[in-house]
Amino acid sequence: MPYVTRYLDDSITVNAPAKLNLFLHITGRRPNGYHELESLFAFTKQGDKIHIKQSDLPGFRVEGLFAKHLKGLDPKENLVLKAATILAEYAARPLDVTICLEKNLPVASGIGGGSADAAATLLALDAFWGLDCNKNFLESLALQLGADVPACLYNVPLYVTGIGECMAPADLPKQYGVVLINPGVALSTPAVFKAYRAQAKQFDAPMGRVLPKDSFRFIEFLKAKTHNSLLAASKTLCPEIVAVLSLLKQDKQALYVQMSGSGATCFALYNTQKEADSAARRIRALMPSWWVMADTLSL
Ligand SMILES: C[C@@](CO)(OP(=O)(O)O)[C@H](O)COP(=O)(O)OP(=O)(O)OC[C@H]1O[C@@H](n2ccc(N)nc2=O)[C@H](O)[C@@H]1O
Ligand SMILES: Nc1ncnc2c1ncn2[C@@H]1O[C@H](COP(=O)(O)OP(=O)(O)O)[C@@H](O)[C@H]1O
Repeated sequence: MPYVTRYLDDSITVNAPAKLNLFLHITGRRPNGYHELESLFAFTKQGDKIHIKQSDLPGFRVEGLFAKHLKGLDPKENLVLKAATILAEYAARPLDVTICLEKNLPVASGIGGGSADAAATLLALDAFWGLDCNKNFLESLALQLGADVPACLYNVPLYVTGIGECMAPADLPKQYGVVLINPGVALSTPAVFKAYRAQAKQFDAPMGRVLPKDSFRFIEFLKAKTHNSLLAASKTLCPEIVAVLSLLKQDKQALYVQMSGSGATCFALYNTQKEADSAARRIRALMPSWWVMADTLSL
């Protein structure tokens, strides 16, 4: 579970890191329209943050680099308030808190920022109100908020199937450094799935949870046996992805390059965070308008 920090004044902060799909295969479609996935989820250490404190007047505030990208969204539609409302209803208590979302991750970018915010809000309020909800119950609330939200309750590598609700632990061979790039184009997940349906000829065959334990073999496995089935659809909606992937692939130290989720964020894995930091500095110098983040994947 993500780290919950409780301060002396009883306020609470929970991290809401970025989710990466190291691979994303689409294995079918349910009658309700949702797609069945097979994916390896991994999480960065940094990302958004949720701060909660007691207040007689309930409030919600958004700060941070990407706060302005949520300005047009009715606060009631924000996944943070949706998560808070759903848990308050269950606990039959008023929403007697002020919530601040520190929005550091780009919006609609394939790295599940909104999902991470929703999961972090559930965990923060569960701790703040001392509810001690069991994990299956929190997962069921999370799934009502979005397919990616249950996994974001854990923030450790997970082998994910179903529409996102079936999760099994997945060991990464080591603590990889990672560079994330978003070219500044928001991509709507439903629009990408729609474009995928127009283009895709057949679903992927399920592979099963077969992850090499040794780093060299793991990277070879990712390169040779996996892909992101939404990539072609995302590229048609956001051609900038081609340039992002090409720049990431030019770096000889990059071990593995892929797009996350429905895009447009792409990432490269590195042996160390130091290598990722250097790559991020080079890319920022070349493409100052792109969002570039270097970090380490959680184990
Ligand atoms: C594609 C993925 C891969 O991890 O990530 P993102 O690109 O959003 O980060 C996720 O499955 C996204 O999960 P999430 O963003 O929570 O999806 P939801 O809000 O539940 O659904 C948004 C829309 O995406 C489509 N959708 C989502 C998940 C899924 N398994 N099948 C789908 O078809 C549906 O059209 C749905 O209406
Ligand atoms: N806290 C939030 N952060 C980001 N997006 C949010 C949030 N709450 C609601 N949304 C809505 O959810 C949509 C998907 O957001 P996001 O989770 O960032 O996408 P993705 O999973 O593709 O990275 C946004 O377009 C926005 O309208």
